[in-house]
Amino acid sequence: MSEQPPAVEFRSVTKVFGKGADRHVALDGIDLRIEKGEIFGVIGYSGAGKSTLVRLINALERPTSGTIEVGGAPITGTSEAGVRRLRREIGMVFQQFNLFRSRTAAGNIEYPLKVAGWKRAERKARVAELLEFVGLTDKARSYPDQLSGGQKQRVGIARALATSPALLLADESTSALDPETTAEVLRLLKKINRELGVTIVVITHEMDVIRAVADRVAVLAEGRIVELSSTFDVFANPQATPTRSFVATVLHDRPSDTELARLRDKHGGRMVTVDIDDERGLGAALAAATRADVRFEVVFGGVSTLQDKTFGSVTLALHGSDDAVDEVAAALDRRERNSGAH
Ligand SMILES: Nc1ncnc2c1ncn2[C@@H]1O[C@H](COP(=O)(O)OP(=O)(O)OP(=O)(O)O)[C@@H](O)[C@H]1O
Repeated sequence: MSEQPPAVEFRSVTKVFGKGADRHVALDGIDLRIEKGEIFGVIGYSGAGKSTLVRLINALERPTSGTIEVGGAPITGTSEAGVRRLRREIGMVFQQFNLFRSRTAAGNIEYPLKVAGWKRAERKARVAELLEFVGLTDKARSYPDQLSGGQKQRVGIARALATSPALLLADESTSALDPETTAEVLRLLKKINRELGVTIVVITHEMDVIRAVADRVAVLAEGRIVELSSTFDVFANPQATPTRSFVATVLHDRPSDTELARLRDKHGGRMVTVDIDDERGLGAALAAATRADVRFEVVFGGVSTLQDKTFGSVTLALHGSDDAVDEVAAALDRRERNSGAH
């Protein structure tokens, strides 16, 4: 049996804008494989190259060097007709919805079907099905100005799905929405992935969005992928500096340097931060501390669950003789890759 081609594959892709003094490398040597059926997150700060990456996938931009394949077919060097075929396989969801204000919800969803040459009766049936899928049957005749932000985005998503694309690109699709509406739209993206088998690429600068939907995530910084891993690993064990900053915006289980100084003043003793996970028992290490006559206070911490697994960390103040504290701190340190004595 031949291996399934990935949904998207980038090989050594570089994108340079401008020339001479205006030359700017927006993407620099990107190797990326997004599998069919996954929700893949791309996170980065403003200017990291996220939109450029999306525009390369749907051939709105061409790479300066390297190759890109979508669904196993090369898109670099394809004809205009080839690009049009490719775009039919890709749905786009935008931050600002991009709906026609002069068309109803149903009219907006119908538009790509008209462009694709569908017959009227088939269009009507498909629009009804899509409205039901996104929970907006009762808003079919409403105009965008009569809809809330979340409803507008659901129309945008239904429109993107109209011609049954295999791949959906969601570029900052929730950035204009409040947290509750964001959660609702993200639930819809998950439903599309699970029920329709659509591969979804979610572009965002918000780690909460990644946490809520992504199976895997690539962290983009200054045009390079600095980390690529399962969402759980990125949260539980972030490696690159930008990844750590993103994770810190969502998880507050580790004290900042200022908090640590305050805790040290307040509690005294030796501060140690230890990771918690399902496999390794913190309890055993602490029982050993008690046996060594080292007293501990839990002074900071937090535990989270993600993809049904538990992770987090606690910061302890250890009190006892220097030798015993050294030994316990070292034992705690050995337990975990990430723990640190401060
Ligand atoms: N058409 C263009 N011409 C020149 N420079 C560009 C062009 N498009 C993007 N860039 C530059 O490439 C870099 C990456 O831009 P890109 O829009 O991909 O980043 P981003 O991560 O999507 O940022 P944001 O979240 O602000 O949209 C930026 O420095 C940007 O100024």
